[in-house]
Amino acid sequence: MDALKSLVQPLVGGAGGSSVIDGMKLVVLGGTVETARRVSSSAWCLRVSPCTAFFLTAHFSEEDYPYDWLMLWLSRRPEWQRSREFETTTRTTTPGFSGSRTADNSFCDEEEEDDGDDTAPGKVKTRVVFQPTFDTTHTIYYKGHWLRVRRGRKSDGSGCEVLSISVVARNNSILKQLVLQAKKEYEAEAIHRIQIYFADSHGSWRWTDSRHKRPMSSIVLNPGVKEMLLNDTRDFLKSEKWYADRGIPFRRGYLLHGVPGSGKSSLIHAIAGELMLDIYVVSLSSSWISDSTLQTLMGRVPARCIVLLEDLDAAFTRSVTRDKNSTGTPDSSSATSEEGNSSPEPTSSANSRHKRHNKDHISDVNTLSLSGLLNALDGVAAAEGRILFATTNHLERLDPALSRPGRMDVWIEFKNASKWQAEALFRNFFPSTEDDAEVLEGDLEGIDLPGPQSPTTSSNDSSLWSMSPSFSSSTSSLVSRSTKNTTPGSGAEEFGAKNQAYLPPPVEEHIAACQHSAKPLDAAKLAQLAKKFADSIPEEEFSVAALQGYLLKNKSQPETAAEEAAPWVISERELKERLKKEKEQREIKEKLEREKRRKELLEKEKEKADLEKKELELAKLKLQLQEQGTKDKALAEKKEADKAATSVEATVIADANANAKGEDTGVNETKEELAADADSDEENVPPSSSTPSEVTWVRVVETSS
Ligand SMILES: Nc1ncnc2c1ncn2[C@@H]1O[C@H](COP(=O)(O)OP(=O)(O)OP(=O)(O)O)[C@@H](O)[C@H]1O
Repeated sequence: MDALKSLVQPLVGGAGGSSVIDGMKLVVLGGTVETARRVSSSAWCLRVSPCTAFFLTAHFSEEDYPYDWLMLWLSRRPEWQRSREFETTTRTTTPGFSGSRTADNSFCDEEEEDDGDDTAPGKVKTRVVFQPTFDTTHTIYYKGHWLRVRRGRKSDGSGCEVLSISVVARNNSILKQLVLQAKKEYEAEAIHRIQIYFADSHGSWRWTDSRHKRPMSSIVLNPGVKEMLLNDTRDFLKSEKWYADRGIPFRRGYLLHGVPGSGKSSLIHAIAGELMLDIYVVSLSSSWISDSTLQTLMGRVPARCIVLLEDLDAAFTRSVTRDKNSTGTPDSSSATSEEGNSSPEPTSSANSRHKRHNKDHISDVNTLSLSGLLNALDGVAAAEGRILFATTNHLERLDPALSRPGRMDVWIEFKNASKWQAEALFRNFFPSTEDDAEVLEGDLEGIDLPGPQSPTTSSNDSSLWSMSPSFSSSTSSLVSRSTKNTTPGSGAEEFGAKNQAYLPPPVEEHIAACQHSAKPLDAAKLAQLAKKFADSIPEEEFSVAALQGYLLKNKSQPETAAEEAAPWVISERELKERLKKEKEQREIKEKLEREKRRKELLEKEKEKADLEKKELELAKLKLQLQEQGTKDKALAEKKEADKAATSVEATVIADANANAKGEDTGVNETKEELAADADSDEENVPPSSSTPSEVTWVRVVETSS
């Protein structure tokens, strides 16, 4: 205690110190204490959350594009090789690049790598990539800064992934640089592909698919159509100022209408590839589509893109069928299935997100109105710079307001295949020796083969592009395989190569038909076969998709394809006829059944009505009887009462008369006695014997009762 006193004493001064010095000492003491408090509190803050004290932190939600850019960038960082904690994944961050992307730090089976045969059919190289683990902080060196990277989940219960990147810096320019670099790298990967986004029920765009660009040359349309459309769209994209100067909204719409399978969607994909634009698809027949959702979606499309409104005619019918007889009545079952089908099953990283977001929020509001659609297309909130494509199979069903210029500036009709198209399709399908050079230049690069995938399906044949994203082919492999496979029979040599004693039997015809590459034809032969094929195809009777289906069946046999086109047409017609008849019969049967059911229903209703009528009558009768009974009873009671009253009065009168005559009746006589007397009097005394005075009395009493 003495020690403490001696310590404080010099500070507060002795009893003899001046008051000014004392005050100064107190100020110094207070200041020291406060400084100590602040220093200790800062040190505590620093210890608890150093990030908030010195770091600049950016958060990237998986719902937004930068997340994907950064995940790709991160997966390529060599730091992950040295990291003591990382995640390995075969899932690609870049949409649609599964197996094809080689990140710096990715790896695969060495044997697989040495093999070097990228062309092996159905063989997918699985590369493993390092990625940041969840809830662990990683440090990466970037442009003179140490970045702290952390992957976590949002705390709002949505389960949404968030990537947080912190850096010690005075401003956020380093983070901006990082995002831009990640974007650039991402886009460099995406240059040969188009990204497809589908609208979801939250009013957001979800990345769904990535496809190889489809070459324009693979689209077979009447001369000039493709060129006109491509030039028009190119011209539009260059004319922003022109539109602005004239105060015209910078938007352009194209309406592609016509028969199914004629190339509407294919053309849009090819144009998107040419213009390097992504496609944003809304299916207007989706069950959850409403005015507000569509408005939100249209407000969220990027400045340069293609918006595709599929099945414009189905916008207000909600029917999933494209049947001409579609009534437009809301169909709950179709609505449910539509939910599942409205957007193709997404793959890769978007898959899990898509499912998670849809799982707990699937609305079935379906309240799209015409005015809502028009507003979304060209209302104030509608994005500028977008190219709108709308497709329909039933132009006649469209409201004129929808298809007026300004909304749909260019209309293109798609018909069934002409002879010209048939020939061009044939030429596209089968390789020619003269085309090889062109082919090598990459005209067919990235053409996807139509599904379904089978072990025997090669990804390298010359073929038209299809909707299946899982097949890809490269030009060089196409040519090399074409030359490798000579005749159908040559395959047999491979299979029986080790046999010494017996030669292999000839390859059966149907097996040969399954070969997947045709021998390149010389130009003259190709021209002759293509003509033969086109001659057999009737003008505008079959869709291009149908012809493509036929050619696919004979894709290794151009001769057969040309020879058998005429019988195929006949068999197709027969098939169509048969299907038509079956449909008619089915319709007649259904109509008869409907009629029968209607009659039965009418009969039942009639019986029911008769029964009800009878019951009603019965009830009425009962009521009448009841009323009658009540009346009778009341009447009887009344009669009884009247009778009693009359007899009492009569007795009284008789008594009065008797009194008047001087007779003594006695005061204690009972009512019964009086009544009995009255009765007997009534019976015994004839009315004629009544005196005039008695009659007068009775009448007076009756009137009053
Ligand atoms: N004109 C065409 N040129 C090349 N291929 C075509 C053409 N028309 C159709 N096809 C082929 O037929 C298939 C279906 O074509 P697509 O989906 O583009 O037709 P669509 O008119 O959009 O049909 P729908 O109206 O039913 O959506 C595709 O595999 C495509 O390659």
